Amino acid sequence: MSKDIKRVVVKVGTNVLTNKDNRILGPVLRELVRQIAVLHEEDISVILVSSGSVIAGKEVLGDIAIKDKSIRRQVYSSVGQPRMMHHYYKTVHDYGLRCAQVLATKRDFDSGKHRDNMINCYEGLLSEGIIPIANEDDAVSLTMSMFSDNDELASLVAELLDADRLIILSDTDGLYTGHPDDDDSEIINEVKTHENVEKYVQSSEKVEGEGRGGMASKLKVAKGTANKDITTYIANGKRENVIVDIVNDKEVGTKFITA
Ligand SMILES: Nc1ncnc2c1ncn2[C@@H]1O[C@H](COP(=O)(O)OP(=O)(O)O)[C@@H](O)[C@H]1O
Ligand SMILES: N[C@@H](CCC(=O)OP(=O)(O)O)C(=O)O
Repeated sequence: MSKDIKRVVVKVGTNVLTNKDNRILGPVLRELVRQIAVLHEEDISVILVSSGSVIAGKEVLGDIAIKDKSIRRQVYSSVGQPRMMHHYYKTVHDYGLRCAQVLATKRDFDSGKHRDNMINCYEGLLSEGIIPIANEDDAVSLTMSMFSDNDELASLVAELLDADRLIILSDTDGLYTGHPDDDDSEIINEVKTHENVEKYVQSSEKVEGEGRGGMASKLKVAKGTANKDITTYIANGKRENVIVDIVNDKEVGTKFITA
């Protein structure tokens, strides 16, 4: 393992944690936790930013009568978040580790007291060897206090904690020169932050709960974080050993570095 890596923020998107029928995938979650345990043994702390609460709520509640989009998100996430944590808590415990839930809204990153509180909470958990599992507090974050998506939350956490790497795990192997399913598209291994790669972004047809981000927002976040000297990756969360391989500097996914 690279000796200069001590802290890694890993963000895992809804699409990684679910199958095409929007059901939570236990084996994927387990493989993520296994890798966190491998890094833990090497004294590398992982802060996990996990999406999935809305889809986990939908899996339980199915269709609901509420029409208002914001209230639907509040209801689904409130039911789904403890469900996600139940999965994580059990799996992390199976690996002999401990985890904690840290929910936040954008206001918690405002400079001053809010930000200091956030730092104290994360640093406290990390100092006890506890794995923080973060998500947006979707039950209370509305309009002004909302993150654009969890990619933004992950980036803010990486900056807050002075992380050595940010790894954004999605359902694609990285950034492609076109649609990932097109035969002509090629993966881009490395992006320098001044390069115009936004032209490669394809439109998406996601429905409610299947994540908020999209590739455009991922690129913005990846470039912004890399510009703060935190090397950032977009990689496939369903690929075995992906986090450990990235920490070992293997050529995996798309790496974003400052020019
Ligand atoms: N040029 C591109 N290269 C790779 N993926 C792309 C590209 N353009 C659009 N995408 C889409 O971006 C999606 C990943 O972003 P997103 O849906 O936000 O994932 P997540 O739920 O993991 O946050 C992929 O499923 C892929 O179809
Ligand atoms: N906070 C929401 C996810 C929002 C989000 O950014 O989703 P994604 O684009 O899949 O990372 C949830 O837990 O369902």
